[in-house]
This record gives sequence, structure tokens and C-alpha cells, in this order.
Amino acid sequence: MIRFRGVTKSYGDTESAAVENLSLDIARGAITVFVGPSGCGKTTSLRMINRMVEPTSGTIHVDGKDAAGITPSALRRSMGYVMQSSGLLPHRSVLDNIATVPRLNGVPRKQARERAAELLDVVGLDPAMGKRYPAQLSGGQQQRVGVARALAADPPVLLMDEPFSAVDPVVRSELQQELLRLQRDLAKTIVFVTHDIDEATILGDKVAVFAVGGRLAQYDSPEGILRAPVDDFVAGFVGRDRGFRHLGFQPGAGVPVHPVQTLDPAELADPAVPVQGGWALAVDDGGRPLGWVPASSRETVTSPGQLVPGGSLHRRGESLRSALDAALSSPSGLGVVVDDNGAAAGIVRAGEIFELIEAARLRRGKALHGSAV
Ligand SMILES: Nc1ncnc2c1ncn2[C@@H]1O[C@H](COP(=O)(O)OP(=O)(O)OP(=O)(O)O)[C@@H](O)[C@H]1O
Repeated sequence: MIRFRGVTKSYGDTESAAVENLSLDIARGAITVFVGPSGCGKTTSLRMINRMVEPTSGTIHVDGKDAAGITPSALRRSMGYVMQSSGLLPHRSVLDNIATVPRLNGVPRKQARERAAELLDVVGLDPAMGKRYPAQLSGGQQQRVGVARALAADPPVLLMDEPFSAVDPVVRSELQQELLRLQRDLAKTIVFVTHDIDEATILGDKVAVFAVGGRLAQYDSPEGILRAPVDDFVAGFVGRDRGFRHLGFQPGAGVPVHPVQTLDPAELADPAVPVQGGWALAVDDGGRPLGWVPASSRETVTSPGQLVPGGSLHRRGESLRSALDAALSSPSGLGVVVDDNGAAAGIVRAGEIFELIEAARLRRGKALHGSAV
């Protein structure tokens, strides 16, 4: 556990503090995200944890010990640090970059390199990449190496400062999912800085929203922040579609899944096979969705290249947000549900999802106010 109590940081000549009277408990083994607009003190708060920045006043305790009484080098050995630019040393191979801290801690070279190769695998990189130099990797690969390097000494705490902000949205989403997967196995205490509220709610067990002037505006679960922002600043920062994003925390298990007519490649190729409702779903030999065949153009649509492209897919077990998005993004209005193998398992309808959302809202209203509102 990392405990901030009344922590203020002023950088000398500036009038207002970078961080103002911050009190916050960061749980062990969880991901805590610091989020907020530029300049609101997120990085400063993060860096005070490992004494890269010293507080002007207040205390930070790490596992019950005052950080001010622990030498910065000892603190940093117990905390991996990942930053936006991966911070890799350009003239060292990937393996040697990852092995840097263990080598400083006295681990023999061979052993440190072996461990580094294992870590490449842990962060989803081909161990053959170990021989490359950082400039020979993509931005996303460099960030993965940065994470591997931070994990190399197996520190209980990981400090991550906008680690995924320099990569494109697709790679960023992959890295986020990878971090969540890693965390399920590693259960580190992770403090993660971002200015992206979506990233914060995807990754965080708890989210600390900072306001300009280094003030902690709200500290809550992602769901709590989306459902009940404490003030106009947080509501504005969380964004206008927070109602929709909040659905990401509601399980989709109760959504009725209906059967859908599917056409395998042989059936698709045969125009004599009719489309029974308004639409049929073309699937590959493994049952995975390829696109839609409208009844109105059944005669002419006989190959995958002619299909009407489908919407997003709702994997069984995902949230109401994913179910609703599947239905709304589907040209047929039918949201395709897939099983763990990616095979079509049926469809969901937006109207029925709305009914569930409404029922949940009424239940919540009753629980909170004693009557439906
Ligand atoms: N070394 C420094 N010297 C003087 N002022 C600083 C220093 N580092 C940060 N500041 C100021 O402190 C405030 C908080 O900065 P900080 O980097 O912690 O914010 P941030 O929320 O992480 O911002 P960003 O999202 O832009 O990285 C800003 O006004 C910044 O200009």
C-alpha cells in the first residue's frame, strides 16, 4: 500500500502548487490510475512515490515506511518505471536493455539475459527480437520492451507514466489488454498516469481524477466516476458519452440471444438457398461471421466479396456496452454474438438491451431511493 497524506509540491518560483494537499491510499496488487488534463500534477505525484521528485510538505508511506527515510536508490529498485518514450538505451540490444537493472543488482550476465528472454515472451514479443536494437522496433514493440525492463527485477510496484500514449489507437488497445492480462498473473501494485479517461476506466481498479492546480477532484472505481461524477469539472472531463461508457461495467449476461440463419460458404454460393428473415449471416467453415446477406439481394450475393460488412462482434460474457454496440453497428440491426472460438452463436437486439438497461436503472432507483425514479 502506498499512502499519500497532505502532500504538496511547489516548484520554487511558481505561485500555485503542482500538487495540492494530496491524500490518497493506493491499494496493493491493484491498478490505480491518475488521470486529468495536462499540467494537473499527475507526473509529479507519480514521481514523488519513488523520490524522483521530493514533496514540499506531507508524507508518503510505502508499505508502512516513510519514503523520506528510504534511500532513493533502494526505493527505485523496488519500483519498476515505464515512461512514454520507452527510455531504452539505443546502443544496447533489447536483451541487454531488459537486463540492465538485474545486472546493476549483481545478477550474472548469462542469468540476466536468460530472464530477459523469458520476459520478452511474457510481454508478447518474439524472443528472437532480443538481438535487435531499439531503433529496429516499432513504437508498440519498444513500449513492450519498456514494460519487460520494468518487470526484470520483479519489483512489487510498477510506476507507469503515459506508457502507451505515443502509439496508434489499435496498438494502444492491444497494449492495454496485454497489461490487464499480465496483471492477472502478476498482481503488481501499478500506478498508471494517463490523460485519457477511456484508458483510465479500462485499466483502473481505482481512478484518481486530478483537476488543474494539482487538486484531487475524485477518487473512486471507474464505474463510480462514470455513474456519479462529484462535480462539473469531473463530469466535463469524463465526457458527454459517459452514460454509454458506463454500460461497459454492466454485465451482458442477461441479454437474450436469438438464433440467426447462417450460410456456410457452400450455401452462400448457391442462390437457391433462400434467406428466410430479412437477413442471413454468412460464416466461414469454422462458423465465424463474414458479413450479411440481405434477402432483397439474395440472387446476386453469392461470394464473400459481395457481402454487406458486419458491425462489431459481441463476445459472450462481455458487457452491455459491447452488446449494444454490436446491435447498433450492425447493418441488419442484429448484433452478432460469438463464442470463445469466434464462431457465431446468435444475435442480440438493441430494443431488448434497452429494456434490460431500464430494468437495472429502476432496480437501482428502488435500492437508492425506495421508489423507482
Ligand atoms: N521540474 C519542474 N519545474 C517547474 N515546474 C514544473 C516541473 N515539473 C512540472 N512542473 C509544473 O508542475 C505542474 C504539474 O506538472 P506535471 O508534469 O506533474 O503535470 P501532468 O498532469 O503530469 O501533465 P502532463 O499530462 O502534461 O504530463 C505543471 O504546471 C508543470 O509546468
